[in-house]
Amino acid sequence: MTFEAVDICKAFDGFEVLRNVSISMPLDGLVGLIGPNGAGKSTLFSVISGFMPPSSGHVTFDGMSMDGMSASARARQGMVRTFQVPKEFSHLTVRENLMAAAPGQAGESLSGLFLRPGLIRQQEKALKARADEVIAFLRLDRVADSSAGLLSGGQKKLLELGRALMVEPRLILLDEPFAGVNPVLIAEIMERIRELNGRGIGFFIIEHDLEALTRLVSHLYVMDQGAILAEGEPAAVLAEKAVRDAYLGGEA
Ligand SMILES: Nc1ncnc2c1ncn2[C@@H]1O[C@H](COP(=O)(O)OP(=O)(O)OP(=O)(O)O)[C@@H](O)[C@H]1O
Repeated sequence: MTFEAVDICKAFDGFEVLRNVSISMPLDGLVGLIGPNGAGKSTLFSVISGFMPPSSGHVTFDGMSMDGMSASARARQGMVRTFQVPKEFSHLTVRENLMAAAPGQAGESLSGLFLRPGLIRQQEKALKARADEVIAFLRLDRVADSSAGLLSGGQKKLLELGRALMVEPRLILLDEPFAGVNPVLIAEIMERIRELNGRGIGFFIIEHDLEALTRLVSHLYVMDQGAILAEGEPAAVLAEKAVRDAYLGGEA
């Protein structure tokens, strides 16, 4: 069971941001993606998660082609992404944010709302139970009924992970889960990721905090100027001269 992106290209107004990027990972793997600012990492996430069409290239998930699928269709198949800047609804509570993240609710359409009120009540009960499970797992109990806008930066990252978990994913793409998060909460987020990975959920993680990332992942990809520069076991990859030159400015 693998996730594969093959020869992904993406251009904005003729400017090539992704040049034949290929990734392959086990669906239950823990894989990192690093690279200097502007290397194309977030664009790669947007393309493989269906938020942006590629100029060319293919994505397969457990042997199934995802080419042309919307982001929500990909999420229903089990692949979901988080964003660098958390996308919570700040006026809703943490629990409401989680409930709103689950896909395919009957109440989403007007016909569902008017024709199937019983079904909606039943779905809402199940959603609330699922949200409460996620809240307990992420230790967000104390803020479950607070407005999401009032959370700390680290708690917002946890909520972002929680919103991904509501989709019951098989593979989560995390965009900078540790950015702006204090060390205690980083350790906690890492622990939750490890626990989820132990249950078979795969992670593909963009992160600038190399120290934290290399403690977490078993395989690392490095991007520079829209292309994959290196991949492999993290310590070996970080020792490569080309990587040090590109990513660390050659000073390491
Ligand atoms: N929607 C867009 N339209 C035009 N150019 C874009 C768009 N999105 C990204 N780019 C450009 O694509 C390049 C790659 O950006 P991207 O955000 O993917 O890099 P990144 O590696 O994630 O960087 P960072 O680590 O700073 O987040 C940059 O030059 C950026 O300006």
